[in-house]
Order: sequence, then structure tokens, then C-alpha cells
Amino acid sequence: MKALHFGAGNIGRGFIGKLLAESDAEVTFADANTQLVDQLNHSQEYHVRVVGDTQHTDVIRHIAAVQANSDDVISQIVKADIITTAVGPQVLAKIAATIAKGLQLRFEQGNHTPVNIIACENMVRGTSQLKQAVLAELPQQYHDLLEQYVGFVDSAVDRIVPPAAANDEDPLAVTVESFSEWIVDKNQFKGDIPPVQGMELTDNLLAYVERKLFTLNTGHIVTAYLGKLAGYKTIREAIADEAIQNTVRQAMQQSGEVLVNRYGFDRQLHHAYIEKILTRFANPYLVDEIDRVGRQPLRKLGAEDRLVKPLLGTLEYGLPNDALLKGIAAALHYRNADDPQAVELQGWIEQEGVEAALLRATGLKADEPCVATIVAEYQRMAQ
Ligand SMILES: NC(=O)c1ccc[n+]([C@@H]2O[C@H](COP(=O)([O-])OP(=O)(O)OC[C@H]3O[C@@H](n4cnc5c(N)ncnc54)[C@H](O)[C@@H]3O)[C@@H](O)[C@H]2O)c1
Ligand SMILES: O=P(O)(O)OC[C@@H](O)[C@@H](O)[C@H](O)[C@H](O)CO
Repeated sequence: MKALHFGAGNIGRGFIGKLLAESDAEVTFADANTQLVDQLNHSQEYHVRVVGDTQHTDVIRHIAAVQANSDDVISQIVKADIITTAVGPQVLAKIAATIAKGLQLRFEQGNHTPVNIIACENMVRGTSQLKQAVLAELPQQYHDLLEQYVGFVDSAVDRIVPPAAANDEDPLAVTVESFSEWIVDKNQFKGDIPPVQGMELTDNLLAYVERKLFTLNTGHIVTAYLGKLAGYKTIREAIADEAIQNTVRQAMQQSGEVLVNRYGFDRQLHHAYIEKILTRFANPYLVDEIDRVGRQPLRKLGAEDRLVKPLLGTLEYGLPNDALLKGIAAALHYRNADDPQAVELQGWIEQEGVEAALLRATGLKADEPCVATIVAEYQRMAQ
């Protein structure tokens, strides 16, 4: 099995590339970072340190890398059996043109074996969005072949993988938590389902994506933004603060009630899922910076993302939402001079005021009563 994985970063090396390589796939990473591509090609292997109740290190061998956007990546697309991505939601549209070019050449060369594409990003139905972007780049005459031979498979991906500390001796090493979950929509494959160990199949993907994004990622972001306000540097420090932990638990329970209503999840089991997540945030072996989890606040505040989508659910079902509102208010305080979206958000607040910035970032309507509550919470937090 030939696997091409876009994005040799934390999740690429620490989770998806690892699973593919451990399933005996010939793994080629495609990345925009030339130094990373060179290092991967030079060593052809890297270490993954798995930390939790016990620790061990796995060696991932026989891997190669190509520069994204090069002729090499096009040749890899021509012959791949599976293509995966972990590049970040904002980069998916950028790699669509490359994927379209590769698929066009694949069809022109008469390769009609099925290929499956799986985006492993924190977004709802990210692969379906990638498919639309690929179709927009692919000449119309190939669209039927794409529908026939290319599976676009949505997925939910969960493993906390912070960037490894700089280590000149072992620059490719990654440290990952022992928990991991990769769930894919079994109905979207074309041809045989690739035999990847650790890739779980479901026919109820949306429930799993929302469970993950609106529980773990909701709790994570509330931890990050409240932690930043309180002056902490890491998620572990922030979640050890009892007041923060209480609000984070409450936020996950409030988004959880939406999930229970929408998908019929068992409430007890969902509460156990939340408690397990809290222990994952407190993992003493992971150094996960608040600024990694808080990155790109405009994306995080988007109407489909981890704060506002659950909030809209609480409004739909008439459920409590005060902890989610606190999380949104804290997001509006997020400052990081190295994060262009954080700088942009603060610019909006300075120029237009907090309410206008909130409406612009979230798409909430001005007459929605929770808007005034968020603004009041924002002012209270500023004191
Ligand atoms: N790290 C985690 O804990 C985690 C867990 C689950 C899901 N995710 C999701 O996985 C995705 C990647 O996150 P990450 O933490 O691994 O980020 P990362 O920044 O470590 O990795 C992204 C990689 O993509 C590469 N890249 C950027 N532009 C590219 C392009 N045009 N073509 C090819 N490669 C390109 C970067 O050079 C980098 O190596 C995100 O969507 C994230 O939400 C992350
Ligand atoms: O990757 P983001 O920016 O969407 O979210 C930051 C973290 O919450 C995220 O990367 C988690 O670590 C991950 O989703 C755990 O599975």
C-alpha cells in the first residue's frame, strides 16, 4: 500500500504517518517545510515517544518525504492508494490544486485503481470540503472519473501532540499522549477499505466528529483562554487551577447536553468521557503551550467551530450556557503578537469595539440576548 501524507508536523508524524507506517504502508510525507523534508529524507526514520501511565518510544522506519507543490508530489498522487492530510484547516484549500493536478495526471495515465483521501483536521467534514476545493480545480471532463475512483472520506482525529522541544540531536522526534482515536466514515470509501491498524470505521461519523470537537476541543480552548488570562503558560498549569477546571468541566457538560439531545448519547458515559479528557489535559509528561491550543482565535470563534456551534445548540434546545459564554468572552481577550489572527482580533476590538468584533467573528446576531452577556463578561474579565 502506497500512502502519501500531507503535513509532516505533530499529528502527521506523531499519529497518522505512524499508523500508516505501522500498517506496512510505504509512507511518503509531503510538506512545505524544506528543512523538515530534507531531514526526513536524510534519516528515513524518526522517534515517537508515547507518554501516559507508561512510557515507551517507537521507531517509525522506511519513510520518505517530498516537497509539497513539487513534481515529486504529483508523481506520488499518481500512484498512491491512500492520501491523508494533517496540515491545518486553513491550508486544505491550498493543497487542493496539487491534488487536482495529481489526479488529472493519474487519470490521463490510465490509473483507474481507487484511491481514498482522508483529511485529518479539526473540522466538521473537512474531507468533504477538500473534495469541493479539488473539484473546483479539476477540469470538468475528469469529474466523472473522480466520482467513480476517488473516495473522499471524512474523519475525526484525536490525540494530543504538542510540538516537541527543540532537540538538535533528534530533530524529528515527537512526543504524543498514549490516548488516540481516528474514526472514519466507512460509507465514503471507493474500492477496498485500506487495512490501516487503528483506523476505526463508523457509519455515524457526524456524531463522533461533533463529540470530539465539541467536547475535547471545547474544553481545551476554554482552558487555554482562561489560562492565558490567569497568566499560565501551559494547559497542564491552567487545568490544575481549580476555578478554571470547574469552568472547563461545566463548558464541556453544557456542550455535552447539546450532544446528548442531538445524538442521544448516554449522559453517564458522556460525563465519563469528559472526566477522561480532564485527565488528558493534566498529563504530567506533555508540555502543551497555551498558545498552541489557543492558536488562530478567529477560526476558533467561527460559527461552525468549538465555541459558537455548541452555544447555538444550547439556544436551540434551551439549555444552560454560562460557561460557554465565559469561554467566548475569554477568547476575545486572547493576545499573542506572534499569531496573526490574535493580532487581527485585537485590531477589530480596538477599532470597532468589543460587541462589533464579537458579531463579526462569530456571526451571532446583535439582538441575541447572549451577546450582551458575553460583552458584560468580557468587561468583568478586564477588571
Ligand atoms: N497536534 C494535535 O494535538 C492535533 C490533534 C488532532 C488534530 N490536529 C489537527 O491536525 C492538523 C495539523 O495540526 P498539527 O498540530 O500537526 O500542526 P503542525 O503545524 O505541527 O503541522 C502542520 C504541517 O503542515 C505543513 N504544511 C503547511 N502548509 C503546507 C502545505 N501547503 N503543504 C504541505 N504541508 C504544509 C507544515 O509545514 C507542518 O509541518 C490541524 O488541523 C489540527 O487541528 C492536531
Ligand atoms: O488543532 P487546533 O488548533 O484545531 O486545536 C488545538 C488543540 O485543541 C488540538 O490540536 C488538540 O490537541 C487535538 O484536537 C487533540 O486531539
